[in-house]
Amino acid sequence: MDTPFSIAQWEPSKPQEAWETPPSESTVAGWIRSLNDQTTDIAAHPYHPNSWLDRAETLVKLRYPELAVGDAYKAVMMCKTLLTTLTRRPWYRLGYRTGFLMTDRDACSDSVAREEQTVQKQTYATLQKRAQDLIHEHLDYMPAHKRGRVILRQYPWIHERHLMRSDELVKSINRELAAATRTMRRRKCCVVKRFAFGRGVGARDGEDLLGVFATRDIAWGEHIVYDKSRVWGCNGSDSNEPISKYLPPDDLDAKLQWIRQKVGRFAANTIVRSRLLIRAVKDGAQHPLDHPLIARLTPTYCPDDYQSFDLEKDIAVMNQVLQQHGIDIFANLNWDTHVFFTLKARVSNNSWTTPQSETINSLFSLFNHSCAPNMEWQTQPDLRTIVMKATRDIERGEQLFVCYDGFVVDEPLEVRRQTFWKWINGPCQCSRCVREEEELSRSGGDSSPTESFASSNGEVVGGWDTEVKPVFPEDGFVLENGLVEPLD
Ligand SMILES: C[S@@+](CC[C@H](N)C(=O)[O-])C[C@H]1O[C@@H](n2cnc3c(N)ncnc32)[C@H](O)[C@@H]1O
Repeated sequence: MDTPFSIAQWEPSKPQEAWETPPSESTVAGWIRSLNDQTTDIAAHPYHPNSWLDRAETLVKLRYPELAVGDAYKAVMMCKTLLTTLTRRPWYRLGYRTGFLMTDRDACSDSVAREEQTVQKQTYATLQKRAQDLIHEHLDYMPAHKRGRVILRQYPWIHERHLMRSDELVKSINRELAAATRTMRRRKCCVVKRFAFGRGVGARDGEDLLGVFATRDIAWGEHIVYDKSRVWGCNGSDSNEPISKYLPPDDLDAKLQWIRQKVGRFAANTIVRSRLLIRAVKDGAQHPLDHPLIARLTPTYCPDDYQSFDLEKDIAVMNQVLQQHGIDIFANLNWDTHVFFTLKARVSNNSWTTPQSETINSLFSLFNHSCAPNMEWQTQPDLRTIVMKATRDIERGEQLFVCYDGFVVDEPLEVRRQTFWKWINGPCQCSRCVREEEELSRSGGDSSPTESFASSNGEVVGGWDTEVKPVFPEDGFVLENGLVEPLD
């Protein structure tokens, strides 16, 4: 857990059921203190299975079953290793709470030490059983799946720097956008800016709601961005075939084949998340959430939406990928289980899928949605590249919008709203929805525009792809040299 947190910030992944008696504040405060102490203990003694199991039990009390399972899984891994090494010569024993295994040469000849080995074996076998029971208790076992259910939320201990995109990151995204336009031999035509839907709408009072804006007039039909993904996954047709017959093999391709074999036919999402973690390791990120490809992705947490978590896909594979790439998953807490689930929430809000594949295009993922978009996105046969093109003449200063799901664009407001809720977690703020909502409320429908579109200061906002565009003082275009060019 990255930083200490207060009871007010506590929002469990497994909410309290109506029939359960809520714990008292002092009880929760005690659990939070235990969590912090046990995390400190793990950092000091990362190879002691008991430390992980203790924390798993606290995480159960704090109602984070996915993280409890993650910690118990590590305890099981460690017990298995210890039990194997204990029965082999030369014998090993765990330096008492020192966090390393030592060869116990004396023990080979000493019958007292042999006895000690037996006691240790029993201890680890009991620990392993307790950890396995905890895992079983929080998963619904089916023949082929080991899954539980949670409502994913932002964990309260996440570092402040991982909750907001830095200015440095926004600048580097703008350099990438410029390069992606140059690839098409075009003049740079758009930048990413903050306050995409105005002040008060979105994260951090709007400051962390990014959107892409035209920096010059763009003609109807003009191709503006060529976005080739670095992170993609493919289901393929058979787990023994290469990850995809559609894609040229790259250095990771063959090496990730095992994920398909391990998790089965629908492996694309697991492969995408694995690739993101591998990119972060290979690029030398200290913490995966610092890596620019991950740091830029926003999650959407829907408070009423239960989703399943899977022992193999969400925990075991991620740990194995990290171990293969040299991360000590016990000692380096930057790569802890909660980071896997944070990544999962970010990927699900930003990827696009086909029956065969799942892809994150790191520029495309910065475009906001409109039910009356001015851009079209075309996927290419490699299932990795997106080309974006204007669907009408666009003026300098307009926000560039895509439609997240073209299949529902002709549906009525309510259907569109339900469809887009999973990405937006609120009503769509596009001009078409604003207009239709106003029409509905005028004709006596039950929609209430003030409720849906009120900003934090109570002002009604929305409809930023309308003809009249408000201009804020900070509304300037960030140039490649980092300077800001104000709007006319
Ligand atoms: C794929 S991201 C788009 C880029 C995002 N605005 C950002 O700051 O990184 C999707 C998120 O953008 C916001 N968003 C996109 N379209 C929106 C819309 N029409 N109305 C309200 N929020 C929108 C929602 O927060 C959504 O979860």
